[in-house]
Amino acid sequence: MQLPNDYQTQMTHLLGEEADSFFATYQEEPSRGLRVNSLKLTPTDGKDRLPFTLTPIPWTDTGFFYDHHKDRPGKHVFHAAGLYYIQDPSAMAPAEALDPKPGERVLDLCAAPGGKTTQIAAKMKGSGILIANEISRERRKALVENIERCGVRNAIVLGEDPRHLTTRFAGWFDRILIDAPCSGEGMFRKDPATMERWSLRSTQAAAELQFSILEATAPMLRTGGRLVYSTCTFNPRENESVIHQFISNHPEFEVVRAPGVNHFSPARPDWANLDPSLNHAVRLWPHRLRGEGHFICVLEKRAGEEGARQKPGKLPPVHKEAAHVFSNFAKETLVEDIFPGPYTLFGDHLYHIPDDLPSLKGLVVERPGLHLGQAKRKHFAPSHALALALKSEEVKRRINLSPKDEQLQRYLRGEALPYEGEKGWTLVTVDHFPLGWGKVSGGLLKNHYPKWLRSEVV
Ligand SMILES: C[S@@+](CC[C@H](N)C(=O)[O-])C[C@H]1O[C@@H](n2cnc3c(N)ncnc32)[C@H](O)[C@@H]1O
Repeated sequence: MQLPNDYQTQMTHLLGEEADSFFATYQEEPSRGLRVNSLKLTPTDGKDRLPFTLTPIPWTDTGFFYDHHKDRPGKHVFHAAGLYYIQDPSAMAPAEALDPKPGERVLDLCAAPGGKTTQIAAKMKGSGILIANEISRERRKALVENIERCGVRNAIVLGEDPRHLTTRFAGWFDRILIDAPCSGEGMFRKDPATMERWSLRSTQAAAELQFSILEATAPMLRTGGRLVYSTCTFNPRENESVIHQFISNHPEFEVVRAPGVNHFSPARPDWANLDPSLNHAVRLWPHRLRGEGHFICVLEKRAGEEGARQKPGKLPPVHKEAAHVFSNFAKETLVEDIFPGPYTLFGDHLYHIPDDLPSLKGLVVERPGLHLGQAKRKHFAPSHALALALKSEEVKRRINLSPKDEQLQRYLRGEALPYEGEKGWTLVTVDHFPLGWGKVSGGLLKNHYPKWLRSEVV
């Protein structure tokens, strides 16, 4: 791997005696990780059921190393069922530091493709409000797909520049994650394309952007709330220096000790002659642990200006007919009334939304809540997102297949299956984990597995 010359000089200068062992990691393969989705199964269940060789990742309860020479978890049907998320082991650390709880209001500001969003959602256990924001329209698609695949019920996906959110959500969030856009030095080994975009100037530009994102975000945190700033770069300009500049402007913010310190290395304020409290932030080094490069800083807001709390906002009213067709579908298909509303309609698409959400008017809204499906005149077509957000026992009709069943392969290819069951919408599950919808009539299960996902799985 040919590293940029300026980068080699920078790291040699910063690391001194340690530089050789650091550079040696570029001759090694990156470790691979997957995180069991605890919205669907416990990590212990995951270790027992997933047909891969898994070794626990020490800094998270749900993460495991896997052997990519032996196992291809991205291709397995359990991936399509959202049982896990493939994620760099180090990238699992920021959401651990954020430590979100059920019932809280959480913002994941730079969210795509959703590794940390789905990890935060699992920790929130479906309770509270998770706002996942991603400025790039292209990247939002993957974010939505991952949120849906993982069965997240309480996420709203926005597509805003952070500056447009500041006053709307003033003082509103209990926790905020800024997994900032960065020069990506920590990812050169895993994603060499990052190197092509790197230059000393790009690190300076990244630092300026990161500072402006922090400034726009700070007012959205309530007093007593927690903000985690993370990057996947080694550059002190984008890490310690940005935080130093930020806390100099905002004395109400304090750097607190990041959890998992024993596994990680302290930050290096000495590299830029900065505030020693920055020592509480951590660095993840590829020559010191099995993962790529990361920086994590936990900030708490002690006092200061409390933004005006926003009143719940009004979303467009839901046409009675749409609520009615969904209610009929729910009565016919679900065991209990688990989605009692409120709802909102985008076109003819119905969403289940949290009831105390501030107004989203004027913002780029990709998903206002859980996509329930499409209300077409007298009929309701349930969404794939709904299938994946359900538990097998929450539906009246289901067909369970095993991963090796030939019928399952046919279902995943989009074929109809012969089936003499009760008529109506039927959840297709693999080992009792929802995979998608089918509709039974006349001795056939008509296939409603999404076209864009067909034949991805082996
Ligand atoms: C490190 S990535 C996020 C990875 C994500 N948190 C995950 O775990 O999957 C940083 C994200 O910031 C977004 N971004 C780029 N410019 C931005 C800006 N000006 N404001 C906010 N986000 C930005 C990028 O599109 C990118 O998706």
